[in-house]
Amino acid sequence: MSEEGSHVTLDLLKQIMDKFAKDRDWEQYHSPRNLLLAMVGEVGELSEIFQWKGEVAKGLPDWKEEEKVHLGEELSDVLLYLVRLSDMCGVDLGKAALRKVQLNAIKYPSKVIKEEQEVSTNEKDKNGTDTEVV
Ligand SMILES: Nc1ccn([C@H]2C[C@H](O)[C@@H](COP(=O)(O)OP(=O)(O)OP(=O)(O)O)O2)c(=O)n1
Repeated sequence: MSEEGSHVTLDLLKQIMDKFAKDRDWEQYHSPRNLLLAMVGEVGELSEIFQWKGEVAKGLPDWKEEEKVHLGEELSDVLLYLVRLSDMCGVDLGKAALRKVQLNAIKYPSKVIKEEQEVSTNEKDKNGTDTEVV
């Protein structure tokens, strides 16, 4: 099992969480509802790190190393519970996320795509394709 961050997949995390629960006989507690509540609790812990800080610069240049380590822990707790929750709901999270990304792109077209569509519409208008009267 690779421990390198850049090689971590959702599937690997899913397997690790499955083994973690099995080894402790905690599968009985990992119901969808319990996992959702646990995840929301961890989102609360994550929020506490940012609470009262005011706006924070990207990359967190002013944060101490230990604060960043703590942040990584809370982000991980949220991710791990999300992965486990998805698994216990029978949802393929990677597949669902890729589909959602595609839906987002259709709902919110990029500037480049909008410009291309405008050019294409103008071309059609010039050629009379869309304005043809029968
Ligand atoms: N029933 C449980 C309990 C814990 N975990 C795992 C998933 C999380 O990554 C982490 C959460 O552990 P804690 O509940 O101890 O939460 P924290 O690590 O945030 O500790 P604390 O709340 O004391 O800061 O452990 C789990 O899978 N199932």
